[in-house]
Amino acid sequence: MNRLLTLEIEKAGYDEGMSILSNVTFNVTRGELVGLIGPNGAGKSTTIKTILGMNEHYKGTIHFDSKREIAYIPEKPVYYFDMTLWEHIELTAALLQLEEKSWTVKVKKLLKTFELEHVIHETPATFSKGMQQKSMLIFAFMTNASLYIVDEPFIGLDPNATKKLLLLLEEEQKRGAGILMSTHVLDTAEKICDRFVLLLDGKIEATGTMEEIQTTCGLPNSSLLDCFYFLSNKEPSV
Ligand SMILES: Nc1ncnc2c1ncn2[C@@H]1O[C@H](COP(=O)(O)OP(=O)(O)OP(=O)(O)O)[C@@H](O)[C@H]1O
Repeated sequence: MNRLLTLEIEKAGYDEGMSILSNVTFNVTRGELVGLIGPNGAGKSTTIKTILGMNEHYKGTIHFDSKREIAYIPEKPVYYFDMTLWEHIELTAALLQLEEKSWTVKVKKLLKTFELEHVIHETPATFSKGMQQKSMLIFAFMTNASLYIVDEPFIGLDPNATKKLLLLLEEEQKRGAGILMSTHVLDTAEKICDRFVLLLDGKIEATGTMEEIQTTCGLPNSSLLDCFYFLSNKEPSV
């Protein structure tokens, strides 16, 4: 079924108690964009960290497809302070042993898309927030990964860059890549995600397509924001 990620977290947390996530189970298949949403503190980042192997305190299974080509775009850009943008790009290519012919073409296109051609010999540490975010997008998308894990990608991007990112995500999906995206920008998520996983207090409160989420909430034709508001404010069932 072309599954790129199959996640079955029984429980996870930051110590032996593993009390943050409970029964978080979902998958991402080829060509699919899955939105991971939920209020502050719901467990989205914990889920992502656990998937990425950055959290050892979990019980359950995490399966990737055989290629294991994963690119992670963190919410906060991370750089080496004394390296230029171009040196970061070259380092990424070298570490991942990317084929030169294909990465150079893609990087050229990405630098043009995100209007960073004029600063390739400058260090990202001196860039604006949006330029830093765009650089992270370039490092990720130049890899032609089969699975992208993207943590809140829209913050800091101007409307042009946001639109370009949306087009890029679409292009990557058409290529067959799967995307797991955590975001609070629900009007955009509603438009672009194929499915949603809505976390609340470390558990999956609702999951499925927009229509399935609406059905779960008993709110046909409502927006994702309305469904989110309903689910996160309803009285807990006893
Ligand atoms: N390093 C940590 N050590 C201990 N507890 C943590 C740590 N990081 C997060 N938590 C706790 O785990 C819970 C889930 O946090 P997490 O960062 O996964 O939420 P989130 O859904 O990503 O929130 P946000 O939308 O605010 O980014 C919170 O109660 C938080 O306090």
